[in-house]
Amino acid sequence: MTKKTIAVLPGDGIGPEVTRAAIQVLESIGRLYDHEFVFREGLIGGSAIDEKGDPLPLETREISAESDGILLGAVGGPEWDHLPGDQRPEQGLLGIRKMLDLYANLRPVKAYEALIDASPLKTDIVAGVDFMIVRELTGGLYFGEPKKRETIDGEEQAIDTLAYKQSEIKRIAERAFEAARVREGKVLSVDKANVLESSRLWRETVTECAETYPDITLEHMLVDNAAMQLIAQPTAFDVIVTENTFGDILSDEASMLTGSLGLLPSASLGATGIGLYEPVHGSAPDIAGKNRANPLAAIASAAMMLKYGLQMEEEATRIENALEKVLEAGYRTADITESTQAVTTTEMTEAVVKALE
Ligand SMILES: NC(=O)C1=CN([C@@H]2O[C@H](COP(=O)(O)OP(=O)(O)OC[C@H]3O[C@@H](n4cnc5c(N)ncnc54)[C@H](O)[C@@H]3O)[C@@H](O)[C@H]2O)C=CC1
Ligand SMILES: CC(C)CC(=O)C(=O)O
Ligand SMILES: [Mg+2]
Repeated sequence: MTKKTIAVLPGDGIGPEVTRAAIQVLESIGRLYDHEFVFREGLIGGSAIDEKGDPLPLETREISAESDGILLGAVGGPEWDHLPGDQRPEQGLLGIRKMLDLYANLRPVKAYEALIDASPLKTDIVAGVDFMIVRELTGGLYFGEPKKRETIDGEEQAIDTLAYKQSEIKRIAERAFEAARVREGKVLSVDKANVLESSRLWRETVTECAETYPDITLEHMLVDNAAMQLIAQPTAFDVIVTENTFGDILSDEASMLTGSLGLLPSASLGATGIGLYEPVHGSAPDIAGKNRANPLAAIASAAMMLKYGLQMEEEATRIENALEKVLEAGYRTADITESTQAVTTTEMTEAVVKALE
């Protein structure tokens, strides 16, 4: 029997609902493969602010640092919107990414065949969509200093900074080239090098790094064009590597190629060996507490934990196959159907568990 300790940080809004679904699926995998998963729960985000006055309490940091992998739901919501920027729920998430140096955020975008008509785009455009966004996660615009407000000439101004060291660009580029090696061998680096100095360094560094990967084809594209090309010809992409904010925005856009933001998983990896696995979506306050959230992104994130973090590839594939099976069988949460017959979060989860067995 293999024993693994998993830190569970449900967070806010639909976070707890979809995390519960992922745990149910992992428990089922545990039974099927004789693994013991020990789940240790921690507070993060708004709920942590409410209970501990801190979006990333010490206990959560300890539970996470002692784990074999972290499963996270989502953070944030209107209850905490009035707080200043450095005390908001989102700081808990940025904080844990930084604490564990989780600089590589892998966001696979794959259209399920059964959902080809769930995308608002024409089916011949989205059929066969299968690419990976490799988003830099601990630098760029979300982390650069200074980040502050100040009063200049009696007027308030706010500053965010987009800064990258060459070493930060190099290590994310290497992740992208490695990812491309086990895919179609194509990397597209997305930047705004016509305007941003940080993007010019990004482009130079990625180009230099490519010399070590002669088997991989590298192309560059400006981010505004990339946003358009994702819709125009999404099957042309293989691996996209990009800055933190660009990757954040492009991945939400890309989710609609698959039909819903509720379908996209992610893995955040660094040098420590402890990965963090979370859906791409946020806390969805508009549907929180209604048993309406699509749990598939969270369940697919648990599968990514098995694959990338716990070396349980067969088990991960079993989950991925179960997801395809339930969609082929017609199960649809409200975000992927116009019918009034949508299933609930719990019904979808039970269907996945059944499909596993
Ligand atoms: N990783 C995280 O924890 C993230 C947190 N946030 C936070 O979440 C809060 C809400 O942000 P929004 O901009 O509304 O983005 P969001 O991703 O929470 O929701 C955007 C839209 O997608 C829908 N949606 C999201 N996940 C879904 C799911 N699993 N099933 C069905 N529908 C789903 C929502 O109902 C909403 O209409 C904010 O406080 C924001 O800061 C936003 C993005 C990521
Ligand atoms: C706190 C935000 C950066 C979360 C988010 O939108 C994301 O990581 O996708
Ligand atoms: Mg986002």
